Amino acid sequence: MTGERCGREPLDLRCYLVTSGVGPRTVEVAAAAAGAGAGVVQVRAKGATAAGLLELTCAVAEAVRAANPATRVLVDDRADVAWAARRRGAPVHGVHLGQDDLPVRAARGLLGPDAVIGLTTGTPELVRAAEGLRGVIDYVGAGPFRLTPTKDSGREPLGLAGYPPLVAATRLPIVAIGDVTPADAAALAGTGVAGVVMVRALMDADDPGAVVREVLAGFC
Ligand SMILES: Cc1ncc(COP(=O)(O)OP(=O)(O)O)c(N)n1
Ligand SMILES: Cc1nc(C(=O)O)sc1CCOP(=O)(O)O
Ligand SMILES: [Mg+2]
Repeated sequence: MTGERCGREPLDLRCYLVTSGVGPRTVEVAAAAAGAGAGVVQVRAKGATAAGLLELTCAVAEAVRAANPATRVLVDDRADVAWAARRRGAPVHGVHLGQDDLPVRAARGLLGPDAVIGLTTGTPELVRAAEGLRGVIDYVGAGPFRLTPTKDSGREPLGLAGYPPLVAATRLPIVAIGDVTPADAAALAGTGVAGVVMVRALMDADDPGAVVREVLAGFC
């Protein structure tokens, strides 16, 4: 397996949910977001055991498929958990990897040519390195847009002005992450990013579906 791949259907990255929590609300918000048109749901549960993440991922994936079979479900960090969920028959489509996770070629080898694989970046150097992985990965996350209490990546905030140079540095689609709200969607869309990624703006929303619709309107 060389790590090269081709021929999968395009990803709708415009509105991308990264979950928090491990309880019923996590599953409910994932389903609501998918039902309203979120193209990707990533299951992120820092501190969960591998077994716990597997159970949560399978529960989220089944609920997402019931709400919207077009929504892709990814696992944060753990290609092994994505593999186990897929082997169990759960509708899980891939993994989002950080810079310190399993190398993307190894994940591609494990998950196969049809899996979706995303990689975290956020600096011009990291985006240029990701461009060299085109054909192995499907998209890159780039952040933080603004500082966020959800995660300290250690990187400088990009702001709106930080995205066009990153977009110009790769043919891979880029998604913006880090304190993104639906009110930011139109301006971020104007920078050339393919979509926006949100944790709190969706997980804490009274009406996650309305948040998704506002984001999608920003990308029209
Ligand atoms: C779409 C997307 N982009 C970036 C990240 C951050 O990933 P990572 O650097 O692995 O950090 P953790 O999320 O694992 O804390 C992401 N999860 N998703
Ligand atoms: C998981 C994550 N990664 C980031 C990065 O910059 O790579 S920012 C982030 C947290 C995003 O959460 P919220 O939408 O609540 O701000
Ligand atoms: Mg990660």
